[in-house]
Amino acid sequence: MRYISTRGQAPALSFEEVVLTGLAPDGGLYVPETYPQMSKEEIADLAGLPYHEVAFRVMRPYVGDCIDETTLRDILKKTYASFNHDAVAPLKQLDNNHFLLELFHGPTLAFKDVALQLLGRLLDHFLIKRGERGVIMGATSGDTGSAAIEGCKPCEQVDIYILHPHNRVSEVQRRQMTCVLAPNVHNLAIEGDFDDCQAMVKASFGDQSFLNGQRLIAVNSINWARIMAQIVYYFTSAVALGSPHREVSFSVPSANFGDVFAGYVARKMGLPIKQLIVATNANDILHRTLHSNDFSKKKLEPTLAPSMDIVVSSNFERLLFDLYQQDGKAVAALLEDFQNQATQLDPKAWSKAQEVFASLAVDDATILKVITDAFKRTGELLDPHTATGYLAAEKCATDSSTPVITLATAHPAKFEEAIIKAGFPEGASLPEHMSDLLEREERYTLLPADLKAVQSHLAEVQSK
Ligand SMILES: Cc1ncc(COP(=O)(O)O)c(C=O)c1O
Ligand SMILES: N[C@@H](CCOP(=O)(O)O)C(=O)O
Repeated sequence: MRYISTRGQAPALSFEEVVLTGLAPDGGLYVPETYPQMSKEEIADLAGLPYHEVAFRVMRPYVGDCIDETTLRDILKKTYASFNHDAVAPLKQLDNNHFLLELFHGPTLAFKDVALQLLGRLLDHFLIKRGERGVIMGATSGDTGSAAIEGCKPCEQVDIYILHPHNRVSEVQRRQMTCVLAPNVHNLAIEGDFDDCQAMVKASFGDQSFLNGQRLIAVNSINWARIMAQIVYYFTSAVALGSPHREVSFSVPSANFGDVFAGYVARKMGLPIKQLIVATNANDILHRTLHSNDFSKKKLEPTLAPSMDIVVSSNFERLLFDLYQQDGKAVAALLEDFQNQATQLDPKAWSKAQEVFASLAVDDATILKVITDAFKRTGELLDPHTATGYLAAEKCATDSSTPVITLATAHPAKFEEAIIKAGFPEGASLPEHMSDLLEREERYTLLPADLKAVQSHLAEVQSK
């Protein structure tokens, strides 16, 4: 399997090289040259297998001969043993045809663990094999940061720098990062928003001279391994509901578009997905683009679903590349336009997206109402991100006979403010291993949203 850039101007790489990189040198994201296919029989055979074995069968073609079968199986077994639920991603029935896929049973209580527990191990494997060290630089709106730290902190080959927007993540989210005092973990609180953090990370991949030749590695979903790992739970959950003999739809709380893009890839691989419903908070660019072909930026607004406070959505580029039939030049031109002005997708590309995507934007007041109402109806306390997905599933599903699976992307205990405002004054309790989180010592460095300041800080710490 070779990986090519969505901007069409970078050399193709192997899986190993892609995992150890970030953005392509032309500024694009890596995608597989072609998507592997799974036959109906192969999909049906996934029924009843343990999660790690489904992961092996889904990921094998993407990994190719970069890791031998025994080692890959071993890595996957260890990865998913770190979850607190035997099923890893259990499916709950909410009502007749609406299901909840709980993706928050990993160590940091968000869906990011599914991929980042694996990525940490993959990095360890490749870097040890090569006898190399690497510097990880990641941006977080709250969940990727802790999941990346948790996934990579045992990895002695890396130093990890996570940029989070100062005062714009929840207290639990911040502490899950800043209370990790391991010497190779560095938290940078940036005086800006998530888009500022992500832009600085991407710019650093573009010009790595500040690192004096050290290898820079991505843990955000620009790293293909993140997407690859997230494809798996679309298969496990659809098969549990009768696929490949039955279509299913998914409703996905979305922002950087990595999670729902993994669903799109599962569909391209042969999983019979009818609809992919994209749910956003008030930062509604994905909804405006998919619904009305309005691909224009608006100012980023802080919301009660802070992890989805994103305007410039990385993985939308991977979708565009597919919709534009792998025309990297056209994708690059569209994205350049987008940086400068309001723009639109080519009508043919947009109508292809219409065949599978539906969308909804959910404002803060509605998020609170959904949390309250869903609890009354189903007994489930949804986190504010999952609440957007829940409502989108109810509003956008076109066919009442097709089951809809809403992805529960985080545990409610991470978002106390929303849960209290929704009428649950006690909040939701943190699991035992985090019960003293609010008393632990914190460590982070406050920096302006300025690329030179961030890069100088990194260079200084790395030179010690
Ligand atoms: C809890 C939660 N839900 C949903 C999302 C959106 O996922 P994605 O960025 O893959 O679209 C994120 C992060 O972006 C998140 O942390
Ligand atoms: N919501 C994310 C934002 C970063 O997204 P990623 O999937 O590209 O890592 C977060 O919680 O940090």
